[in-house]
Amino acid sequence: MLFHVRMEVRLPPDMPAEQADDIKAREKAHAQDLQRQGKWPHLWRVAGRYANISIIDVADADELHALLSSLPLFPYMDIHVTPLARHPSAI
Ligand SMILES: O=C(O)C[C@H]1C=CC(=O)O1
Repeated sequence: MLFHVRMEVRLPPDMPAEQADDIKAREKAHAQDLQRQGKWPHLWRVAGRYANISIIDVADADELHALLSSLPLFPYMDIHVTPLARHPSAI
């Protein structure tokens, strides 16, 4: 099942740079692992924002929640999810 997910990152302005760099490095490694597994087939930066638009390919909403909440940046992201169904005109 495909989900359209928008994630906006809001790190606390007073978070020490070393801690922020560590979270971002762990996030990158985890996101790339999920991409290699085929669970995160699209990851796009929203131009001009610390945000992304993603397509996540998982079995259901429970797996989506588990995936999103496993991200190191999860506590610092506003996340909006749109479940996708097949369009009847799509070829
Ligand atoms: O940078 C972001 O948009 C947040 C997050 C999503 C993937 C990743 O590596 O970081």
